[in-house]
Amino acid sequence: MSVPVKNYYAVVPAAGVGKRVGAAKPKQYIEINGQTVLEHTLNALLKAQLFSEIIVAVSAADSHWQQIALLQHPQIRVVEGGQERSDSVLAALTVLQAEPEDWVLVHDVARPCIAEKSIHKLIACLKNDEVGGILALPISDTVKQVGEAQAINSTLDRSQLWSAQTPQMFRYQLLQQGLQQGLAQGLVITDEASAIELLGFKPKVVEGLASNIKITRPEDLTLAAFYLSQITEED
Ligand SMILES: Nc1ccn([C@@H]2O[C@H](COP(=O)(O)OP(=O)(O)OP(=O)(O)O)[C@@H](O)[C@H]2O)c(=O)n1
Ligand SMILES: C[C@](O)(CO)[C@H](O)COP(=O)(O)O
Repeated sequence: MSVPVKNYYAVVPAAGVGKRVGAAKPKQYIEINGQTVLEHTLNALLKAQLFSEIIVAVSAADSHWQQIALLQHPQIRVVEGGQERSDSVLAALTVLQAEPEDWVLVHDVARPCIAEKSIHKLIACLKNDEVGGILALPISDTVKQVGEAQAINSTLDRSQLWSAQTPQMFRYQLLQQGLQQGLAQGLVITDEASAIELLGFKPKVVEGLASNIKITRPEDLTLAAFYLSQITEED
């Protein structure tokens, strides 16, 4: 059964500190190829021309966001994020005046190389789904479970393992419910799909691109600069 859709919204958690990149400022405010990471990410979402509104969760602990003119864009609204990524996403959902079945696409600010065609692929694959799903990639490395003293305990069967990316696209009401439930149970929720799984659903995966990296460590900045330089109008 498919459920009618009225709107698509985007939520961009951008309230992290970027500890692992270790730069003087949070990674979303670092410039790559003439724009900040935040601007690259927002421009990619605006280019898709499908969101009624884009909610960006920023940290009140720093003022960098105040220098970003693009945040004044009429389609964009800024909210104060929270302690964890999931708190920031929840804060953004709280200000959204969406219908229960509307779609919300949550996209990390730290993934500026997202291709427009991947956003459209995710939507095309899932728009008739009742729950939603995520962009993801089948794991290509062999995965080890490591214990004390950095000793390998076991090698996992990677044939069923996928690496989760964003955007992650879910129905507004379910996503809010799942995140609230995770919070109430004191769980660490590192992506939206986990929140939906908590409710007993099985979100779908849609194969994304390896170029949709999450800037996590310093070397990812160089890689992101390369991928951003390769993106064309058709992407
Ligand atoms: N309290 C938080 C923590 C993270 N994020 C966002 O969640 C995304 C993924 O998090 P991550 O890559 O871990 O970013 P940071 O938390 O900034 O990085 P680190 O863990 O290295 O500090 C980023 O877009 C980040 O800005 C957020 O909105 N609110
Ligand atoms: C949402 C995510 O990007 C999916 O891979 C990831 O879980 C974010 O994790 P982080 O530790 O907040 O970077």
